[in-house]
Amino acid sequence: MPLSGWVCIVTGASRGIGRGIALQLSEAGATVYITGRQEKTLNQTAAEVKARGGDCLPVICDSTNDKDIEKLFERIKREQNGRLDILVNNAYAGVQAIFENMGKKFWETDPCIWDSINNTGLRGHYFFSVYASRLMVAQGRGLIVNISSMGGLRYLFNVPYGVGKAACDRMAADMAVELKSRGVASVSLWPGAVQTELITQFVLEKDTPQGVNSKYKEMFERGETTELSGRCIVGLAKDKSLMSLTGKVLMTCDLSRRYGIKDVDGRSVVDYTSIKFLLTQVPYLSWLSVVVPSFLRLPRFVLTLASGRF
Ligand SMILES: NC(=O)c1ccc[n+]([C@@H]2O[C@H](COP(=O)([O-])OP(=O)(O)OC[C@H]3O[C@@H](n4cnc5c(N)ncnc54)[C@H](O)[C@@H]3O)[C@@H](O)[C@H]2O)c1
Repeated sequence: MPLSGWVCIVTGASRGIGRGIALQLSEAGATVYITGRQEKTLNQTAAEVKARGGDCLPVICDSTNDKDIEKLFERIKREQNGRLDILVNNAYAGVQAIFENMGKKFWETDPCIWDSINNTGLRGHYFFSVYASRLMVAQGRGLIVNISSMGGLRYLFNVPYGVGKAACDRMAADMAVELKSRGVASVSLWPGAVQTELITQFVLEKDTPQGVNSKYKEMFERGETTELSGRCIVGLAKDKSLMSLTGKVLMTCDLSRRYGIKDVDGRSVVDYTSIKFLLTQVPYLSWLSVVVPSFLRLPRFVLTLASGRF
């Protein structure tokens, strides 16, 4: 039980990636506070954790409600003597809005989509990080993980989506500057395409998903389970070189390789930075992928250049 005795928070754990992370952290022995807005679905995750022998405390806590967040941390201070080892900022309220507005330009879309995407998934993460850091700095250790995505690098889906993801990455990097000397690590985690319940509903179960081209659909068909990110976070939490990674964007495909992790269903993880994979995405060049060895990967500085900012 690598995380036995550890105390963790996973926000937005009633479904999707948050639920998968909660399952993996508790399976590793941690006590996990899981947040969400609806008692029924939160309790379903808690029941699943308990059925696997884990320990998890469901807490109704809306990430857009500052008082709810403050109350959760007061509770943890009381119940755990101020101990908090891992915060996973995962809650997200934008998936439905993204799919319902797919293909529209930003000026054609109700501007309130900004709030759906970024109030929970960015502002909420900042509030959680402030309160978590107060506990972690006091104990001189801890790990904060922002769940972000490749949309932080360059345009994906819509404008508020990419802005939110770039801000999550930057938040992790800038918090790391202030937290490093206090022994607390802060990183951004990019899962690949993940087969969540909503992705199944909006993409995988549709013959021609609205605004989603066949390449996206293919990507999700080969996607990760919701638990792979959790496995990667367990590996990261026990990594002796954790502080050398603080402030960075980490990808589940890289962490899986670093820790020798397979997905929970036994599949190997798609490596989005391997030249072999990238060639399959380029029409007329995909045949080359057959002859290119899978260990050849894009150097990370090329990814920085791909952001096209300068
Ligand atoms: N699904 C993918 O393929 C994928 C890939 C890469 C990154 N991501 C990122 O992972 C994160 C989670 O995405 P997901 O696909 O699991 O989303 P999801 O919609 O399936 O799950 C989001 C969770 O957050 C909860 N939530 C929503 N609003 C909340 C609020 N106000 N307070 C508390 N909880 C709230 C929901 O109830 C749900 O449990 C997002 O940042 C997303 O961009 C997803």
